[in-house]
Amino acid sequence: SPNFPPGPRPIPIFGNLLELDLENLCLFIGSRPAVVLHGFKAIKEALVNKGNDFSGRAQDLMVNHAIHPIAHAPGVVLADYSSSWRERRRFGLMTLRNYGLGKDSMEQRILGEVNTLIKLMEQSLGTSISPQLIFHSAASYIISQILFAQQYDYEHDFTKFFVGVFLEVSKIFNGRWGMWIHLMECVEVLISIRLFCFFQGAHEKHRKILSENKTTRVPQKPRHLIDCYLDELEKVGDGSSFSEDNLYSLLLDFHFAGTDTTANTLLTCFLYLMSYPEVQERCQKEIDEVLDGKDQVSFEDRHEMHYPQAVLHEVQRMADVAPLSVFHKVTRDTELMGFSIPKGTIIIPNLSSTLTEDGYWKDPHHFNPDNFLNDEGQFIKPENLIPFSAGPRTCLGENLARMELFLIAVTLLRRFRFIWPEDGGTPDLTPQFGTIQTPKPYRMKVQLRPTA
Ligand code: HEM
Repeated sequence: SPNFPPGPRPIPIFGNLLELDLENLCLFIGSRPAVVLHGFKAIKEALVNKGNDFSGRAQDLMVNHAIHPIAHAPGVVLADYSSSWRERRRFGLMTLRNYGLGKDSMEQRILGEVNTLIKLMEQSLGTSISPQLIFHSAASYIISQILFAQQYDYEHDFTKFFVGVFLEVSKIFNGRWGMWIHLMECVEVLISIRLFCFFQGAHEKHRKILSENKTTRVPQKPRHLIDCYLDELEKVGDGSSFSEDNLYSLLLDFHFAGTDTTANTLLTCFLYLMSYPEVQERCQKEIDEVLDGKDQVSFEDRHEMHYPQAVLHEVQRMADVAPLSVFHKVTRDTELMGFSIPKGTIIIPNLSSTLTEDGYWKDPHHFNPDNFLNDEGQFIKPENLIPFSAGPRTCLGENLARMELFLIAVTLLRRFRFIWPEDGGTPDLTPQFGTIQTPKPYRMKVQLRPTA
């Protein structure tokens, strides 16, 4: 297009990825044109103000071939912008929202799982532990509770299988090389086959769960997402995108999207809390005050916990878990900031670019919870913190993820002190670059707090 945004000259196969500098607006991924959205203004204009034009998903990237062995049932994350995607997305949001009050509520399920974490940490008091598997298992367990009320513990093959698959898949996509394989046609086939095998295994496990649940379910009395879906399947007529195959894709989407992201944010959280002990202590002081006399924290308590809330948001800014979001695609010929963007162009929202952008933050380049506090010490959330992206495709697990981060961090901080082990070297706070970023592996020492 004569008015396409500027960028380096593409070369065959690699496109211009070798010159990847994410400030450039235009890229070629192999032979496919792509545009990087840099900064909050560009991202908001595209994903929010022009949401209808910018909310597609490419259907021919490697990940499409690999992630859904059931190609005609694309789930939510990778489905193109269409009425059937909207139908499934709405179902997912409604189901998450309808987890009401009482012992089955989302909040109680999360708090139940924090007890498992507490027990594990109590068993390792005084020694140093690697938190990676623990947080991944906890996040996988919580989302599985919501999807199908999973009862297996962390040592069960089922939990180990999923956590193993998610960690393995993340490894494939991580590192600079990971970015490229995500995008280049030449190695796609090999990697696709490997991923395909992983996901085929995941579908099989979900299929087994579905058949077990079918026999125990009571229609109209849903216990979890699978039951809600089966109720819906009975109601909908022809032309609906609800099918058992689509259910497997949905389960995989939610299970995957809800595990690695949340676990890596928690890992970042505890890494920073150990590296900044004075921040940890100030959080604990405020948590003790607000929860004085209460058995357990509730999500509502966040409105009174200004400092811990500021810390958790600052952690999300530092974690930068999904630096390039999930790629979008332009659904029709359109314009952005005076440039023409042809239909089919891949859109890469550079969410990282908003995190240190000039003019938006008090202290953009350091870990500083003041970025989220006003002069009176009250929590404020600037509109340009968008770790969950924005617009019609914004993360549909945002509320669940926020609840998990808050309830888990506050409960653990109330009970334990987290200390960087003496033999742990100097903390390295730089995340490992990847589709989903993760902190470098580290160990932590856990002590009971005197007040616990
Ligand atoms: C800290 C945790 C999380 C972060 C940082 C995060 C971030 C994101 C981002 C950046 C996207 C892409 C949005 C876009 O395309 O513009 C996304 C999509 C999505 N996320 Fe999350 N996410 C988190 C947790 C979760 C959880 C717990 C769930 C579980 C339900 C979830 C489910 C989804 C789904 C289904 C989508 C696809 C939405 C669509 O394409 O319509 N996420 N998330």
